[in-house]
Amino acid sequence: MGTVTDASKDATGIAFIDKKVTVVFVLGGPGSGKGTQCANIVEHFGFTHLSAGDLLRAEIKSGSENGTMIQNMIKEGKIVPSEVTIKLLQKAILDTANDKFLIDGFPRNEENRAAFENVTKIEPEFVLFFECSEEEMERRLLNRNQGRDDDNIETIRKRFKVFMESSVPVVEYYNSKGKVRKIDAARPIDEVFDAVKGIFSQFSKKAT
Ligand SMILES: Nc1ncnc2c1ncn2[C@@H]1O[C@H](COP(=O)(O)OP(=O)(O)OP(=O)(O)O)[C@@H](O)[C@H]1O
Ligand SMILES: Nc1ccn([C@@H]2O[C@H](COP(=O)(O)O)[C@@H](O)[C@H]2O)c(=O)n1
Repeated sequence: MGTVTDASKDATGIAFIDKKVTVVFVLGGPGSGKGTQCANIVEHFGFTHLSAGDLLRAEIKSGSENGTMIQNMIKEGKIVPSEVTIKLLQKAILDTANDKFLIDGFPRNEENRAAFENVTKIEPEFVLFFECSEEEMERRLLNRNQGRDDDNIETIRKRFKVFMESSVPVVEYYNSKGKVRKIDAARPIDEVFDAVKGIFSQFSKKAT
């Protein structure tokens, strides 16, 4: 891991990422199966999974001063200001002794994308994009049963709208750079992972 000194900290007190890292962004609609497949990739290819949503939910639980704002944004399916999310991602990358990261559910909009690039100077290796119909995603989210505040039909519809309006343009941006690896995520979990494995074959398998 790179050395972090006071001189390398930015105005918010978070250190710059001065270690060489490989980053794959994992995008797709709510309930398309990003988290499920990230767990498989971690197990088989030794990546560290950073879910932006999980980091934000942990921030609420930690009693942070931003907790109430984050909670309200998540309940409304809105996107939390980039500076908050990027700070959490930067910290997680620096605190982890791995150099391969799956960043799940980020960047969610153009602001997320541009700010991450400006602050971290990290370019993703590629973007793994899970494609799935809203009908199937809605069915999965309503059956998820993890007690999430945003897995109710009213918030789910808002999340779909934000995904179409704000996140799809980010996927299109990376597609124009030839960086998107699209997966048909409507198939059963094992079949989706077979397709994912093909894309990750460039990375060495984790020793078992
Ligand atoms: N291919 C699949 N077929 C059927 N069910 C699936 C599939 N992949 C995931 N699921 C189930 O759908 C639900 C949502 O999956 P998951 O949490 O991985 O989605 P996600 O894209 O990470 O969602 P979010 O963006 O809301 O966090 C979970 O209950 C999971 O077990
Ligand atoms: N870059 C992000 C990612 C997530 N959020 C907020 O968290 C909610 C849940 O995200 P999941 O990826 O776990 O589904 C999401 O609806 C947003 O409210 C965010 O603001 N920015």
